[in-house]
Order: sequence, then C-alpha cells, then structure tokens
Amino acid sequence: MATTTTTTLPRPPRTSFNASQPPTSALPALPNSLSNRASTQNLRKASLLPQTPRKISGPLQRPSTPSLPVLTDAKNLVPRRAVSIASFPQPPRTGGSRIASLPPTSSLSTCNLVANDGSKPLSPSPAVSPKRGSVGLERSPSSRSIKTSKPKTVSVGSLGSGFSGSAGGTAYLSPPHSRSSSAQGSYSTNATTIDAGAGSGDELTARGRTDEKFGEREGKGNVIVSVRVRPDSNDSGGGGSSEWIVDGRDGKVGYGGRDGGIYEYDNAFGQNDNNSRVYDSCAKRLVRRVMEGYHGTVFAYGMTGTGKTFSMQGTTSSPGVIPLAITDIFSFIRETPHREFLLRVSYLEIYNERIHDLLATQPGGTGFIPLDQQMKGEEIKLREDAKRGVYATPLKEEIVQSPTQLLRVIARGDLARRTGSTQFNARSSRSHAVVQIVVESRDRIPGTTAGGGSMVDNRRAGITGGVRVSTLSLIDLAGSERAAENKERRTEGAHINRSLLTLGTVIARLSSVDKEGNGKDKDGNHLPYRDSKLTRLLQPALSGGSLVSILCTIAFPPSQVSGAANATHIGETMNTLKFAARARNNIVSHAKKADESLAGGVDAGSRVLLERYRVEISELRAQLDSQKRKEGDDMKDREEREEREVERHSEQLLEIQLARTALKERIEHLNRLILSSKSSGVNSTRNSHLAGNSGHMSSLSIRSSTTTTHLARPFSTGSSGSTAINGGGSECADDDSTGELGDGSATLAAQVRALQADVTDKNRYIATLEKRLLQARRSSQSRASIGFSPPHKVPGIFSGGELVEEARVDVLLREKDEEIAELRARLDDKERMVSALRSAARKRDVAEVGRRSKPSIDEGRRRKASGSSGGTVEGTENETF
Ligand SMILES: Nc1ncnc2c1ncn2[C@@H]1O[C@H](COP(=O)(O)OP(=O)(O)OP(=O)(O)O)[C@@H](O)[C@H]1O
Repeated sequence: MATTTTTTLPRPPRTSFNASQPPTSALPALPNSLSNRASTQNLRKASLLPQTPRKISGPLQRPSTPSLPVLTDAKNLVPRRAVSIASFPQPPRTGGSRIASLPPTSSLSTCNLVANDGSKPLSPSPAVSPKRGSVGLERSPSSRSIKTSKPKTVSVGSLGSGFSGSAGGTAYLSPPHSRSSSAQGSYSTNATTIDAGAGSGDELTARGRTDEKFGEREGKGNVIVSVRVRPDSNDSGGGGSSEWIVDGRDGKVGYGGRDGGIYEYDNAFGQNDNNSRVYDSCAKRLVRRVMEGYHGTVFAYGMTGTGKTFSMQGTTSSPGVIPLAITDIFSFIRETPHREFLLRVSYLEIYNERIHDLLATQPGGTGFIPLDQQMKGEEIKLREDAKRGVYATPLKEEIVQSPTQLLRVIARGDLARRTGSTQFNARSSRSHAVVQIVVESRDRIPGTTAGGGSMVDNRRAGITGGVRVSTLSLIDLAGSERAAENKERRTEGAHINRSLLTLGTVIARLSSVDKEGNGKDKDGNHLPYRDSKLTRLLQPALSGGSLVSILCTIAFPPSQVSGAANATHIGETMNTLKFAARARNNIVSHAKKADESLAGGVDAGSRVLLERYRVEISELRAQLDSQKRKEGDDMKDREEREEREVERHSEQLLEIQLARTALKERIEHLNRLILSSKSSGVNSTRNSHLAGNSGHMSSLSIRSSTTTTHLARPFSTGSSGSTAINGGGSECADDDSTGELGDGSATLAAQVRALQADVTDKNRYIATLEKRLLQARRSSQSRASIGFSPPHKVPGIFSGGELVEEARVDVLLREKDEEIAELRARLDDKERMVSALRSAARKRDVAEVGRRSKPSIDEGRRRKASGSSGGTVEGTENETF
C-alpha cells in the first residue's frame, strides 16, 4: 500500500479574532477588536504590513524587508504542453449567462490586463502618510468605468506600483494573466505550461513558501482565502468606492470609512480581474492536487448579487471555476498516461434546509424530477462513515468520460437549481449548490492497455498499488440578503442566513478547536456542524480533511444608494471581509493524500468503482471465455452427432438400395420364370380344352414353368389324382420316374408341383418383402422423428438431398406395394391354373382309363367269341386297376 504523506503544513501566525462570539448579522460578523478610531490611530503608528495581524489597522506600507523570495523553484519547473479546451467537444449552449458551466465559443476579449512579472515586489514602497478615510491610499477617480475595454491602471502613489486605481474604485496592478484567448474562440491553459515539477509528490506547499508557479505567491497552502470585488454594474463608479481599498499585489482589501479596516488575504481580485485569473490563483493548484489524491473544496461566499455564481460558473465568454476545473481535470488525465481514472459527479442543492438532487431523473431516465416531487419522495439525508466522511444519500452519481459530458451534466443541474429575483440580483441563487466530482485513479499496469487486468491479477503478477479516491467539491453558496420583500424570499433568506450564520460560527470556533481533531473546542464542546446541512456537508473540509479555497465576493455600494441602505451594504460587505479573514486565520487543513485501497478491500458495496469495474470486467471476460469454450464443446458434440446421423442415414440409404436391388433382381428372376412359362405356351392352342375350361386364364397370361407336354403325362395307376397334385417332393420323384412319356415332357402332376413350389416360393418372398417394407417404413419414421430436424441438418448433406431421398423411398415403397399386389394376382392366376390343370389331369386320366379299358373289353369279347377262359383277362384288369 502506498504510504500516506501527511501534509499538514505550518502556517504563519494570523491575527486572532474574537472567535468566541458568534456572528449576529446575516453574514457572520467578525468581531472587530479595533474600533475605527483605534485603527486610524494605528494607521498612523503602525508600520505597514505587520507580520501577524491580518487586519491592517494602520497606514498601508510596504514591509521593510522582503518577505518573499522570488521564483526560488524556477529551475525545477518543467515546461508543459499547453492544452486547449477546444480540443474537447463543446456542449450545447442553452443561452443566457446563467448556464455558465459551458466553455466559451468566442475568444476572450478582455484579457489585456496590465502584466508584470508576477513576483512580489522586493522593495517596499516608502511608507505613506495616509489621510483618514483613504487609509493611506490616494483616491482613485471614482468615475472610472469598468466597461472600458482596456482598463486603465492608475498608480496610487502611496503604494507605488503595488496599488493602482482602476475602474470603479481602488484597483491594483494585476499579476500576469495565465490564460490567453485564442483565435478559435477557445482558451488555452497557458498557466499550466510550467509544471509543479515531475513527481511533485505528496507534499503540499506550506503557507509562507514562495510559489511562483501558476502565478502564486506567499501564503498559498492548504487553505486559500480570496476576495473578489465585483465591477460596479451601473457604471456609476460606485458612490463610496473611493473609500475601498483593493491591493491585488499584497492581497489586501479594506474599507477606509467608519467601522472599516483592512484585511489581508491570499488573493484580492479587483474589478478587472477575470474569471480565468481568479481560477488560476484560487483553484487551479487545488484541482491538480485533487487529481493527485487529495480532497479539495472550493466555495464562493458573499452577499447576494456579488458574483458568486459568476465566479463559479462564469459565462460562455468567461468560464468560471467549475468549467475551468473540468478542463484541467481532463488535461491532467491526458498528461498522466501511467494512471487510469474514473470520474463520477453528483450535484445537489440545499434549499430551505432540505437536500435536493439536481441530477435526479424520472424512473426510466426521462427528464428531471421536479423538486416539489422530490420533496414528496425519499428524503436525501446526510450520513457519515470513516471512509467517505459526510455524504448525502440517496444521491444520483453519473460517471463521466469527457469534459463535454461533465459540463452537460452540470448544466442540467444548473437548470434545475432554484433561482429567484432579489433586490440585488434578478436571478439570485436561492440555494447552496454543491457539485461533487469523485476522482478514482490507480497506476496503469505496465505493458497493458486500458482494459488491463484486475487488481487481483496485478497482485498475482506481483504488481502492487490500489485505487485512490479523492473528491473535489465545488460549492456556490446562496447569497445572504437582509430584507426581502415577499414571503417566499423571506423564508428562503431566513434559511440561507441561518446556515451562513452557522458556517460563520463554526469557522469562528475553529480557532479554539483542540489539536486532537475530534471536532471539539478546548472546553470539550462540539462545534455546531450539525446545526445546518451546509456546515454538516462542509464538516470534513472545515475540520481539516481537505484542501480548501474560499472565494468571498463583495461589491461596493452603488453610487445611488445612500443612507441606511448604504450603511447596510457596507456592513454586509464588511461582514464578508471579516468572514474571509476569520476563515483564513482559523481553518487549518491536515489534508492527506488518500490511501490507495487494494483489491482485497473492495467488497460488493465498495465505492471504489474503478476497481469494481475492473473486477467485473475480468469476471465477465472469464465468463466469456468459458462460454466460448462451452460453445466450442457444444459445437463439437453437435458436429459429432450430426456426423453419426449422416453415417446412420447413409447406412439406411444403402440398406434400402440393397433391398431395392434385391427386390429388382427377384422381380426380374420371377419375370424370367413367368416369361419362360408363357413362352412354353401354357395357354397354347394345344391346350384349348384347358383354355376352353378356363377361358379367363389365357387372358391373364398364365404362365408355368412346365410345358404342355405334361398334359400328355401317363396316368399313374394306383395313385389318386388329387394326391399326385397335392403331393410333396417324393411324389414328384415318383412322377418323374413314372410320368415321363415318350416325348420327354414333364407330367402334368410335376407341372403342378412345380407351380406349387413356385407359389410357396413367391409367398415366402412376398412375406420377406412385406417384412422389409415394414422395416423401411419404421426406420423412415424414426429418421423423421429424430436427428433430421432442420436445425441439426448439415447444409448440403441433408437438406434437399434428404427430402428427395425420402420421396424416392416412398415411391419405391409404393412400387413395391404395387409389385406385391401384381405378384399376388399372378399367384392367384397360378393357383387357378393349377386347379385347371388338376381338373384337366383328372379328365385326361378318366379318358385314359376309358381308353385302356376298351381294348380289354374287346379282347374279352374276342376271347369269349373264341371260347378261351376269361380268368387271364380279369387278372390283367385287376393288375391294371
Ligand atoms: N466579476 C464580474 N464581472 C462582470 N459581471 C459580474 C461579475 N460578478 C457578477 N457579475 C454580474 O452580476 C450579476 C450577479 O452575479 P451573480 O448572480 O453571480 O451573483 P451571486 O453572488 O451569485 O448572487 P446570488 O447570491 O443572489 O445568487 C450577474 O448578472 C453577473 O453576471
């Protein structure tokens, strides 16, 4: 696990204000230990720029000794490529200055600010003898317009080059502008052309260290407090602006009038300072640190209409902290190829002490849920845990992959935010809005692409390192307003003021907090973080857990305002200045680089999405692989099954073909037999008596394997005709031995026997055919029911060919059926022929007997006539019969 470096840095001593007293006005009032009178006295007595007090109560003078070295780290600075936001796709513009999260399209036109070398003057200016009211400053021409495209820098003699009168009031020489406009209408981050040094590590610049990079100077540490003066909107020059002091070089802002005072901050921005300069000085470095693993919080605080939203969101032509931070976040990602990042964003507002999700959409993702409906739904609560600190839940978080996407998400939230008209701002934010960008990052595995292995894989491979989670909170607070006309505004105002008051109280009491960091003051009392949702949400930042940048906005009272209103305005502005001074003095940050959580600590509910996604990716990959393997196996199985089916089918086809061939051969054989019988003339005219007895037989082409000569077979004495016809083989042998006539023809009985044998033979054959047919039918049915369904068919093997084959088999079967029927008919014919032959044989036998008996009778008659005995004749007849 990466070692955690604590970067609690020493801070220079600050003026300690009376922090025990909570503020009583709308903006928490900073108890002013010195009266104006005392201040005036001190102005005369004290030297300029005291070392510890922030509030400057004496004449402004240059310090006698230079407190800041100049560019001590210059040799360590590494030039860095300028990154243009134009390289990112631009989100759609919804128009109006309010949707200011969008980057500009036109080139910046008001950046020609007076530049110097950006370093703190080494030689103090000669001490001045300020007159009361001018606090050591020469009054600047109050009529100077802020709308002059080329701001005029007026030197204020008492402060030398450090102070200068400018439009609308006291101004100062601006440090060099880090952003420049481009012809393409994009803006490039020239300020980032000097890197903080490769591997800037975990150390943060402590207060008191000179840090020229990004135009920074002394006092830039974990907590940065800046004050920005809004230009006078009505171009009047500001009635009392001459009494206001803005020292951009030394970071001093003050009021020289009654109850006034001068305070020192990390940055003081005059009316000519644009958003990019504000961002570069207040937030740029913090954003970079967030990308490196620190938590960071930037918030804008101030009276209504003083430019908080303008500073945080900006306009299309002058983007504010939020869009510029987004640009830098993605620039950092592009410039850090050895790490991979995952960004998610949420956007909430605290309105009337209720939290609303500005990104909440209807179920199914269709449109934003109106806030009144959200009010009815599940309340968003603040929870706290050791890892995440204080967080709102349930809250929608969107993962973003590009600046455009991120800007769009925030622009969507901006549209949903509540605004209303106040006395000082036609479109006043009536809620505190918190954009939270969670940055997860981890080292990319060497030699792998972005889709590299999981943390588990890395550990197996011996690569250590985990996911670092840091959070950037960008907060646009609602403005305090003392007197509102309508009830709704008053209710809102009451909530806003109460939460800001609590914020002031907490910050005031931070100075008394014990060093344990347990949120209690020295008396053991808890700081009232829980008194408002805002302070509860800011608790981790205020109690030292993150880098903090507070931008306090003020506006000089308009020239037309006088009397009580003017006094109120001055009072509110002073409250803002005091709040800022107190914050600068009291907030101590112990910001640490976030731990890198290892894969082992990433459970299902872990918020470290980067690792969860990586684990999920590798799990899905494994699933994919196993599915592929399974599919391969299945495919192999299917192929094998299909091969087996093909084999079986072709075997069956072969069987059928063999059977068919056998049948054909048999049929041919039978045909040959029948034809030979026919050709031998069973129906010939020689057997006309037979034909005459059974005339239909000739028409049926009765054939026999025996010849008609059988009919001339001698009648066998002592054997009955019927026995001879129905006899078996032995009788046939007898017939053959005894039935041959002189012409060599078979006897009729033999012919009958032959026919009978033929009939038996054919019957057997028919039975065989029927059996085969049955088998063929069965196998054809089983083939149809298994394995031959279309999905299992192998194209080109079973599809068309199989169907044709099936049809052929059917035709064949039909043919066989017909053939069998024909054979049966022939058998019937033969049987009829056999019986006709039998009856012919019987007739012939009778005729033969008659023929033979007639000569005997004649002989007997002859013998009788000749007188010889007739015993021999009888004996002969007996022998014969
Ligand atoms: N530095 C500036 N330069 C030019 N215009 C500015 C500047 N600051 C503020 N404005 C303009 O002043 C008006 C009020 O500013 P903005 O809405 O940012 O005030 P706010 O502090 O956010 O007020 P609220 O608290 O009521 O929301 C806007 O029209 C804005 O464009």
